[in-house]
Amino acid sequence: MNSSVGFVGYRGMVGSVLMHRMQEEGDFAHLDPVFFSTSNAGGAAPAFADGAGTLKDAYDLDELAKLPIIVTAQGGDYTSAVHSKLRARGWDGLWMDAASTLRMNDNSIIVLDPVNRDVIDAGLASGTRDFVGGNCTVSCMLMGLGGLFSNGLVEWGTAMTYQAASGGGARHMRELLTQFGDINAHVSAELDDPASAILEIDRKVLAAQRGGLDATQFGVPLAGSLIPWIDADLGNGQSKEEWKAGVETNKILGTTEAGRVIMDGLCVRIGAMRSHSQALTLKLTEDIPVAEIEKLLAENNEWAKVVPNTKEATVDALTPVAASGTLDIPVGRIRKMEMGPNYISAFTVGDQLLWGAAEPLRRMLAIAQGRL
Ligand SMILES: NC(=O)C1=CN([C@@H]2O[C@H](COP(=O)(O)OP(=O)(O)OC[C@H]3O[C@@H](n4cnc5c(N)ncnc54)[C@H](OP(=O)(O)O)[C@@H]3O)[C@@H](O)[C@H]2O)C=CC1
Ligand SMILES: N[C@@H](CC(=O)OP(=O)(O)O)C(=O)O
Repeated sequence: MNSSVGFVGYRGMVGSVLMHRMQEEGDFAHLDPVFFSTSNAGGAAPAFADGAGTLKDAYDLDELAKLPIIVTAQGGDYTSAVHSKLRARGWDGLWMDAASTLRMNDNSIIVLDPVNRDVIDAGLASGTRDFVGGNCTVSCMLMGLGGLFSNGLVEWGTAMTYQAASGGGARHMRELLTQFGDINAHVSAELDDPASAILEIDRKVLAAQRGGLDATQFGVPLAGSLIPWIDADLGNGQSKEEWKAGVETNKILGTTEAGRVIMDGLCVRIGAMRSHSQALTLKLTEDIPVAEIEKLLAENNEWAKVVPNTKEATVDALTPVAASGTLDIPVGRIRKMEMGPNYISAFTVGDQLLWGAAEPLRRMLAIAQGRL
């Protein structure tokens, strides 16, 4: 018999990608979905889920508590409002969540099964009930470079990120595009005239960026610029997004205190749409030839795609445009650095709505149901 699964946040950006992937993979044939809404209880459930009936109230604890599994991409505020109340009344079902709220709790597991299936299986066997998707940047990095991290070959690393607008949410993506359009509109007459002076165009663009663009979501213009700070200020010079790189990497890998991998870096928002990129410097625990490193990465999981370190291959395959909308995680620019034979560079790109958010949750649901 199929198990019932509750879905909260199914129509948001992450939820929509999750629903799309579940339809693509035929997952709905293996479960009876119950859809919840925070805004439209009693409305029609989505058309793709035949016979799902009407939307239930996402704050109705009685309805939620009937379900053995709840999957939420509704957001951290929802998790904070509901999860502890459900647990407090004795609900011991499986909670799968895209939000960061529960990630670092001792009794939760961060799910990224191609990298930490052993941690997930051990958690299920020992009664863990909360399974949370990782930070998008961390998940995409570990998918690309899992061959080094999983084999204990990384002593420390820095990740300098180039994160897409989608990380902020749907409205941020729209704002970026509106800004690009407004900038273009400011100089379209000059662009149409091949004889116009580029420095005059540049002056007008800057004037628009400094005064004429709607930056309600990001706070400052992103189009034609960048923002070298993502998420909260921890007060010690580090952003919360940068802090996640270290703590989440180690939690996903299940490292011991002695085996901790030191990870840090700078997180930067750029004007890409939905793929996060990152440039890494890794200090390896041993001097491994580049060809062997590439082999380890390619063999680690079926989605890591090693891109040869040539200009042609890199500009063709190692970009947000190449990676977006696919499950592939291209990883390239792998070479020994001047610092010494144990130091390598790498660059990786991943769709932050797929491996960065929806796909680990979709797979966790399949694992919990014994289908993967
Ligand atoms: N954005 C990202 O890149 C990532 C996000 N996450 C996490 O996932 C969670 C959800 O993020 P995200 O999907 O971006 O959030 P969205 O803002 O896209 O969706 C969240 C909820 O907003 C409500 N909503 C209100 N208006 C609309 C509308 N016009 N269209 C769709 N939904 C609407 C829906 O709830 P209802 O149906 O109840 O009204 C929906 O479930 C967050 O906790 C975030 O931290 C995790 C990884 C990456
Ligand atoms: N902070 C990420 C997106 C995100 O939702 O991350 P997290 O799931 O760790 O809160 C970004 O802005 O790109």
